[in-house]
Amino acid sequence: MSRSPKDPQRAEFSAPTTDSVSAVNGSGIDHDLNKNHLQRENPVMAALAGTLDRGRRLFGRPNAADTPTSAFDNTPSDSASSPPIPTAPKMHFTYASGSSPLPRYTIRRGVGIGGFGEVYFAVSEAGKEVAIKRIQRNLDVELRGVSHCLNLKHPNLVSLFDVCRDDQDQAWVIMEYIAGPNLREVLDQHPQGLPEEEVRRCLVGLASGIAYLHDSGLVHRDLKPGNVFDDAGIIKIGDYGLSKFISASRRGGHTESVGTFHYMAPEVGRGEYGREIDIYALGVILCELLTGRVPFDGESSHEIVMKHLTAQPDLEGIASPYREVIKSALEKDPRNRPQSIAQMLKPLGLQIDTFGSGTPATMPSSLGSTSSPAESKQDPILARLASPPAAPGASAEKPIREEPLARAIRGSLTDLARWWESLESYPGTRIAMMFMIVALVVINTGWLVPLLTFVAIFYVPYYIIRHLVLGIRQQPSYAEAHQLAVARAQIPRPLSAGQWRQQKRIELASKRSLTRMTELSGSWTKAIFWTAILGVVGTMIGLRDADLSAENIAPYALTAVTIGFAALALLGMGKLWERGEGEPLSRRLVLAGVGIIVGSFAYVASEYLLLPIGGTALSADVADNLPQNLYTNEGVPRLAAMMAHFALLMGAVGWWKNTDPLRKRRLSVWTVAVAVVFEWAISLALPIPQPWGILVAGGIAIVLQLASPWENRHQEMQVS
Ligand SMILES: Nc1ncnc2c1ncn2[C@@H]1O[C@H](COP(=O)(O)OP(=O)(O)OP(=O)(O)O)[C@@H](O)[C@H]1O
Repeated sequence: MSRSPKDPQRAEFSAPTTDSVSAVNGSGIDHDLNKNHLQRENPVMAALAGTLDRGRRLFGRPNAADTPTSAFDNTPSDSASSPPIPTAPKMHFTYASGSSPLPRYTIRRGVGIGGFGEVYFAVSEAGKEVAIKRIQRNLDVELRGVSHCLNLKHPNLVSLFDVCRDDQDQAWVIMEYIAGPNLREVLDQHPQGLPEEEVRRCLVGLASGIAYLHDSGLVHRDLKPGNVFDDAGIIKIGDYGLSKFISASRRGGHTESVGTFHYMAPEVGRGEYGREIDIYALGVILCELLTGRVPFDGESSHEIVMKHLTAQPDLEGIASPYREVIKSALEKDPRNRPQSIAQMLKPLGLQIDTFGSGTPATMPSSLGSTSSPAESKQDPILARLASPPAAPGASAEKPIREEPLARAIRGSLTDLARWWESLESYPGTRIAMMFMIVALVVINTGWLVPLLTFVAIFYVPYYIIRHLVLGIRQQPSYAEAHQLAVARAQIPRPLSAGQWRQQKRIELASKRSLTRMTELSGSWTKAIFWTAILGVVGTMIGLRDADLSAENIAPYALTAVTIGFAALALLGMGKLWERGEGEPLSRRLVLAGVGIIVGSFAYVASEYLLLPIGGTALSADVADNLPQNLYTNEGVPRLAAMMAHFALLMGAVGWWKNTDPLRKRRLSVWTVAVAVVFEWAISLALPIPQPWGILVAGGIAIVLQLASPWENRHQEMQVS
């Protein structure tokens, strides 16, 4: 096993002894003294110091008593027929070439010795080349749940074939043999780091594998370059899942830490093992890939741990946006880190594959956000529920992949945002650019608005149909639904607010399309009912001292019709989106398209009802300053102005939150107020008659909430 000599932790593992207490801190200082000192200063450090003790004992080589008599050096014995292996320091393995400690497998040679045990290159009776890993005798292997790991399938994960016991009841992991080097070896040969292209290649592979693990409810816990292989150009992550089923002495009560100190997140010392620890480790690895050095290094393990807990990483010389990505991944507080791998890599514009299909795809944001890592780590069953594995027999509820056009737009906007941020060093540039952009948009409204209308008219129906079709294709089978129900029953009660939301979201996602359509038609009926009620009440209040003539009623009718039309459209979109928390930017883009349609509808309806909209509402001085291509000389908004206004209103307000069955309250006054304030603010730039606009915005928010289904968490909790 090759480890960098500059690393005290690695040095310890490569030359393990059973009694070298002071070797852990590398400084010769008595370890217990150090631990007492740390305990006074920092309880977390003390916990980690205790971990060092246990880790040293656990990672130590088996005692002589454990070791069978035949031992051999790591010299390739039959290299003619076997894949090449990198040269490694001389190591003493328990089993010799040609021996068969495990029925049906013959050992060819030792590959390396790690914290869990020895790894051998072996062949099966039928000639299948595999790597077999002997789990050290002092580690209890919990075989329950192993099948979950064994059935994971992803091109960026080293395949696990089986876990067996030999006749001495010793556990062995049988896995895919990787002939290529691990990243530790690659990095040792590149002390200045790898070229950017290489870094990105490694990162995509790593991120895809980890995201898939997370989506399958697993946290790797031991990410480090030594566990990542380059298999003829394909990055493969190994050692995943081991920490999950090696129990008792290794991780009893979550008090033992796993992992290598350079890559270990600060909260590991507190026994926290959420996804964020993998995100942290990925940040460290990214830094090392780029620069050849880890962000927190030191003379001793204690120094490294202390830096993880307190120091800011030195990211000098790392270019943007890598610097920002690493910085956020290395936040001390896990809640401040990106909450998913996709979120972490977003600024880099990398595409990752989380489906195990081998086809790169953008990480679906819905999954990343449906399950809060903080909750997943408290409740592994819930984590699994949130992201069921794609393994055979397992529930295969997958998120709908992001629509390609929305993805392209989101990518371009991300690039634009990055460029925008890069302007900060030139004061005033942003303001000047802002004016230019606004001027360009206003000057070009003549052709921009028809173009956007054209796109919206085709895109919105396409988007809806695509979602419906993909949604139908992804209906869970009866067996999958049953499996979900059984797993759900195992979740301890009462659920926290987050857990409840997570569980409900899964139920919403697994709903059948017919149920969804039935619910939608119910919501539409209610929306029409509530719109009519609001219309009547509004008219009665507004016309309490006036004649109920058609001319007077017409503006109220127009308000109600616009509210009703917008509510129907938004309820439809909300139904499509209720299955996940969603990607706000793409939702806003789609809603802007809906807004164009609503604006056109309101304009056409006003013409049809012979009510020149705003003819009396916009004051003369406002009308004078309005662009001619958007407003008439009298200040009446033209079609383009109505489209643009409603596009902004729909895109700016998170309307899907009004229709989300998991919203906090059935009817939130705050949400209504937000819609009204946005309408008012938009009206400052692109006026429409007021209070007509405000009534429409507020009315839509009220009708949406009253018409959408609502899950009352508190009531449900009381019942259960
Ligand atoms: N599937 C595999 N194919 C080829 N080599 C492997 C495979 N798995 C592990 N190795 C090699 O075997 C050696 C020991 O690996 P192992 O995973 O046991 O230890 P480690 O990762 O170095 O430490 P730890 O177990 O503490 O994480 C390493 O050099 C590793 O590169």
